[in-house]
Amino acid sequence: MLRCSQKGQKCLPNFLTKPLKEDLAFTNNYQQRWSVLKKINRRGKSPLFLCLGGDMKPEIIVALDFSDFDDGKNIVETLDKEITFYKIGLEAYLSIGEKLIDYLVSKNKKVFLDLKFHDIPNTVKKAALAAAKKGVFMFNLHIQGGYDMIKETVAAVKSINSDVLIIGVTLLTSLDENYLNQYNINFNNSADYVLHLAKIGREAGLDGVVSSAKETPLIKKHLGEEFLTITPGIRLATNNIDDQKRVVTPKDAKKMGTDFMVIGRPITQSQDPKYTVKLIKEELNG
Ligand SMILES: O=c1ccn([C@@H]2O[C@H](COP(=O)(O)O)[C@@H](O)[C@H]2O)c(=O)[nH]1
Repeated sequence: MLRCSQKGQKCLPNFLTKPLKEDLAFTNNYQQRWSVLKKINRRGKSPLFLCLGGDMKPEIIVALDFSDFDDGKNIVETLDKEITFYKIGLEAYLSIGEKLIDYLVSKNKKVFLDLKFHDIPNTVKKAALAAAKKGVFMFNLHIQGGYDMIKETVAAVKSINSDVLIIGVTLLTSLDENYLNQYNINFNNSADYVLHLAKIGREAGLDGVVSSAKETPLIKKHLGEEFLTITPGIRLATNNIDDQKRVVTPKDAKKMGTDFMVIGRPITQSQDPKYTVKLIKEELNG
């Protein structure tokens, strides 16, 4: 049973021992929170692995899709205390590399390394081991890379760092049913295909999946609250959807119960990124 959740208060399972409660209540260090919650989970007790606090979900991860270090740094400085989580994807990693990760870690920010590994098991395992040593809190791979690829990677990485979260990409949010038809993938709709991939990912030991927030309720229903959903394709009603197809507003993503919203251009390309984050937070709290 959970003692949830007046707005602004943390929600804590009431079976927690006092020291664990104190750890959870008084730390804003997410890595520590995960460590504590994982301990509970290992004892098979946690019904809500990521119930970090009713006031905290969903967290915003800002996608730093830049090729220039200073552009990324400016956003991080502008958003300062507003944002803890940042995503480094292919563009930033290949153009800027370690420098941006090191900068974020030095600022106590949490880094999601979004390189979407997809290769044979041995190659992905080795790449993932390298990723897990970079101080990132989360990285990802494509579930379509296969069960063995995922399972071997999870086993290798968790044996050196059990805290790093390993997440599987399901169907990219830039795709929809047209892709399933074009590639002759025999599912009626995106949600069923996403759930199918998520089930394979969970079975192979992943901590969660990347999907659209549209699929979050289905994933949580079948795979449990503790299985994380990381959801890009977030757009305010006034935003251009760009190349995204399965889009959801921040307000709806919260309603769907998503854990993390990944937001790039609506924040980083806006006239006033700090004001846009304020608008998103107002929408979440409204
Ligand atoms: O299915 C996916 C997986 C990853 N992404 C990444 O998220 C951001 C979204 O950026 P926006 O500017 O908010 O569209 C981007 O870095 C993608 O590589 C995704 O969109 N969909």
